[in-house]
Amino acid sequence: MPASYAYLGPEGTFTEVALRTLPEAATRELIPYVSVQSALDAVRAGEAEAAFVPIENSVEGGITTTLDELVAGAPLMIYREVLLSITFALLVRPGTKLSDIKTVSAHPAAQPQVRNWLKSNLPDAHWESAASNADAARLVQEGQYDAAFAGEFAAARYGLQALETGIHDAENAQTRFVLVGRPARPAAPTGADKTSVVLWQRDDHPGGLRDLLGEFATRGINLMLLQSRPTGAGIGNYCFCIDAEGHISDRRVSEALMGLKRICLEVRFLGSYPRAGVSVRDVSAPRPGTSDEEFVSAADWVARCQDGRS
Ligand SMILES: O=C(O)C(=O)Cc1ccccc1
Repeated sequence: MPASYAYLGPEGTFTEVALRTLPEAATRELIPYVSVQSALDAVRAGEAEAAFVPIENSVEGGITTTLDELVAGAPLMIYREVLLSITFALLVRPGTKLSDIKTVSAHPAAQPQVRNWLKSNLPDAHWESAASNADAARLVQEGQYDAAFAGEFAAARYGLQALETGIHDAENAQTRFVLVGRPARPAAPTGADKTSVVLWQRDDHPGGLRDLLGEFATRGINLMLLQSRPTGAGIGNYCFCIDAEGHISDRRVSEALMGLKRICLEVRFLGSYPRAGVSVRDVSAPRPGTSDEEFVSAADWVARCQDGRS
């Protein structure tokens, strides 16, 4: 197994900064890839042990290229997540003034975080999407665009200067990144975990989504992400990406997954992994009737009834 992690590059992305906060990254070779797809394909092909990619931001929601890659193709699993607070710098070639800027570039997920700033400061600038914010900086260095929204730290790497820093339409904007590998046994529960799944409904019927969500609700499981993605099979055809609180080894979570497996056309397990920035102290106790002990004693009671020992 190659001891390398692929990540959304090139060098100088927020993704790289977030990846370097993981202790295990220090012992791996970190290899930049030009896109989320190519980083994940490197894992599927066995060229990299895992890939680190953005998956969600607090302003715009899910990063759809990442979700779509996890939903389709050879199965992958999430092993870790990292949250990073993001503000942008406007990077330009040295000497460029605000009035010189006709084209600006960044990753599409950056646009909703800088839209108001652009409207107030560069209302006539033309937006060009790039494969990542650092790639936009690289393209500014090459002269293809006039300015890039990227991390201030990317300026030195691409010989650029920050004309403005601290750009963020929304206070406390955070981006969530995940470390994705080939399917294997999930890490042991920490007590502050999250479980990700993708669900495909068996048939379209009134209350179909409520039925899926009911499997979590009746077991006292809180949801942290619900994003529908088109299946590609026609208008109105969606699958649901869900993050739920807890670990697959928690009885309430495994029972909910069994319930979903029975009623869904397909369930893809995307992993159980520690929640970033949350410690066991911050996690509320299971709702009454949903602890492991209560599930075990209820199962024992049924077994006794079946044996005539109730
Ligand atoms: O990591 C980067 O620099 C990216 O291009 C992905 C991204 C996009 C928007 C906010 C944070 C990360």
